[in-house]
This record gives sequence, C-alpha cells and structure tokens, in this order.
Amino acid sequence: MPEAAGGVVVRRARTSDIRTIRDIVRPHAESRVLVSKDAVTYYEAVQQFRVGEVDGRVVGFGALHVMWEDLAEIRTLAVSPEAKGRGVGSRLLEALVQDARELGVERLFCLTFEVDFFARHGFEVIEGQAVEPEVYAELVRSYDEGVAEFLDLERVKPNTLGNTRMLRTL
Ligand SMILES: CC(=O)SCCNC(=O)CCNC(=O)[C@H](O)C(C)(C)COP(=O)(O)OP(=O)(O)OC[C@H]1O[C@@H](n2cnc3c(N)ncnc32)[C@H](O)[C@@H]1OP(=O)(O)O
Repeated sequence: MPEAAGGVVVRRARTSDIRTIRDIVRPHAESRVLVSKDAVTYYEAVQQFRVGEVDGRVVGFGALHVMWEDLAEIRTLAVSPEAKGRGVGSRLLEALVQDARELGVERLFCLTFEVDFFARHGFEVIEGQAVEPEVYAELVRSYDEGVAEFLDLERVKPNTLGNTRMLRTL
C-alpha cells in the first residue's frame, strides 16, 4: 500500500522504474558515490527496491538486501538533485527499515559517504567486522559484490575507499 505524506508517495518498485533508477544512479556511479551495476542486476533486485514519487514521477529509491538471519543492508539510496532536502530520502529509508522489521531483521548495515544523514536515522559508525567468524565464513561464499564490500574483502577495497561503515540496531 503506498504511503502519502508531504506530497511524497513511497511504493514498491516496478520493472518499469528501473530505467529511471539507472538514470539517477549514473552520475553517482561516475563520481563513485554509488557502485556501478549492470542493468540485469537491477531487474534481478527489483523486489528489494522502494521508490519515492512526487507528482507521479520517481525522484528517489532505495533497496534492502538481506544478508543473514538478523542482518540486512541498505543499498542504492538516492534522490534526484532537484528533489533533495524535502524528506524523500528519509521516507524511503524509514520504509526500508519497516520492510526489514517485517522480515525479522535486527541489524541494518550501510556503507556510505552520507554519514550525517544515516546518523540522523539511528545508524552508528562501526569499525571492523559486524558478524561473528562463523557467519563471516558463510557470507564469504556469496557471489554478491555488496556482501564482499560488507566483509571488506581486499579485492573490493578500491570500490569502498572513503566510505564509512555504519550499523543500526532495530
Ligand atoms: C547505503 C547507501 O545507499 S549509501 C548512498 C547514499 N546516497 C548517496 O550518497 C547519493 C547522494 N545523496 C542523496 O541522494 C541524498 O542526499 C540522500 C538519499 C542521502 C538523502 O535524500 P534527501 O531526500 O535529500 O533526504 P531528506 O530530505 O530526507 O533529508 C536531508 C535534509 O533535508 C531535511 N528535510 C527532511 N525533510 C524535509 C522536509 N519535509 N522539508 C525540508 N527539508 C527536509 C532534513 O532535515 C535534512 O536536512 P539536514 O541535512 O540539514 O539535516
């Protein structure tokens, strides 16, 4: 069910939103704020996404990627430049937090340059690993690049340079 407040409608993404999502991601990927991904990766992950609409136009989006029984990651949260600072990002993040709660997730990770924004939403900066060695050993089997970044694997460090690791307990 879409939620409307302050002119923003937050709803689940549809496949037809992926082109807009990629258009908004592109400049952020070029400046390395968001990781560049192939189109197929977005379509495969469409159920993870929520989008924010203003006047029927998608102006922002974010995704929730579950990694383990108690753990998920907020990914690809972005708002188009003209719609920033109007609460769209906050609405999207809180909708994803609600999705996480409904799934039974207890901890939310993010890797970001937007430290103040996430801190205002209850995320705290963490150092080192956020999982026990046994869970680490299982997660390392994933083919997902985001999980590799969460684990801070050597091969993905160039992608995460300058980002801050943050965690929110739900
Ligand atoms: C895990 C990841 O995905 S990391 C990647 C994070 N994304 C990026 O780095 C991409 C670039 N950044 C962005 O796209 C955006 O800046 C986001 C997604 C981080 C935030 O989106 P926004 O829609 O601008 O956020 P939102 O408007 O909710 O909050 C930002 C500011 O607006 C203010 N604000 C919130 N609601 C309103 C409102 N209704 N009216 C006016 N201002 C508002 C907030 O107080 C905040 O101000 P502050 O920074 O001075 O405290």
